[in-house]
Amino acid sequence: MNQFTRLSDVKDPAALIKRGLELKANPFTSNVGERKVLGLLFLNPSLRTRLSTQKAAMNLGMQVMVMNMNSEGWKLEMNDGTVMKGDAQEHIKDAIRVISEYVDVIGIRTFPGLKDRSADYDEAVLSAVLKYATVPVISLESAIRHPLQSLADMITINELGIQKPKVVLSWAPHPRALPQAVSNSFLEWVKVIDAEIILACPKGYELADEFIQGVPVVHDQLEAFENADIIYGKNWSSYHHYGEILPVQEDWTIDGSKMKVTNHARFMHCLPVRRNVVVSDDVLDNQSIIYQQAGNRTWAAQAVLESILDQL
Ligand SMILES: NCCC[C@H](NC(=O)CCC(=O)O)C(=O)O
Ligand SMILES: NC(=O)OP(=O)(O)O
Repeated sequence: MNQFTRLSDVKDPAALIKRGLELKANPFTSNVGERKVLGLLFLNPSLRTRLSTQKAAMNLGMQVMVMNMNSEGWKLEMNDGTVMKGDAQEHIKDAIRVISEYVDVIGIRTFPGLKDRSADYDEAVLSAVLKYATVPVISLESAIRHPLQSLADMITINELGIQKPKVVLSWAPHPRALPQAVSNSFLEWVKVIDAEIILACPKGYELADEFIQGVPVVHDQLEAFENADIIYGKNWSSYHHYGEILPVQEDWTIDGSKMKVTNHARFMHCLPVRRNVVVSDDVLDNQSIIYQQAGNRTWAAQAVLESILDQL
């Protein structure tokens, strides 16, 4: 693999899921990362992605350097040809080209601005990183996708061993406008496993056409939950009224009473989660597999890094 930013970067996604499971059973089979350096660049906060990717790299023998670009780096100019008389002190072109001198693989996290839909859906920042990096690039969550999360999610669903599970991706409330990345990516990846997928969301929260093609969209949450094996909860802001929080009359918080109509479903969430807003404590503490899911982030990252290192 030359880069890992979306499903189409992966030749054989099923093999990558399988490799993640093998690495979980046997983490120290390869030291392909020895004398190689991973540089993790964060333009936004992270707990799981940061630590699981570092752990994955260390398991492969890599050294890791981490930089919080916003608090520790120069302010970056993203546009070409700008007369840089303003706040931005360094052009992304120079920063990424220089970082490529120091590391063998770059990981980059960059959230969407949620204001300019074309800029976000064109992956303005990630595209610039891909353009200027002279080493392979891994997405640690970009404006519209979170492939490391989705790979870990597919590993987790695979581990449940349910034959053709009914999986519901359900919108849930949140006090802030959040990206669509986790949900877009989940819909992209769930197609590589043998599952039935339904998107449940209030009207106005339908995701972009490119991600919901072939996915039934249901606006009644309880109807969607019936006989589900997996409920994947997530908030996202509106795609069609871009970045907005739309008024919703019904209560979409996922709780124990709603889980009762499912087939003893397990609850999944990428975390961090706002308890008792997105989902109730009782569901998180008794019916969820959130820690297994977060744990699997390591094996997803390790399978991806191994595949990229194999090409170096
Ligand atoms: N990396 C996983 C999720 C990251 C982000 N969540 C957040 O920003 C939550 C922030 C808050 O709860 O205020 C998202 O939804 O894409
Ligand atoms: N799920 C996830 O990506 O978590 P972090 O934002 O904490 O990395």
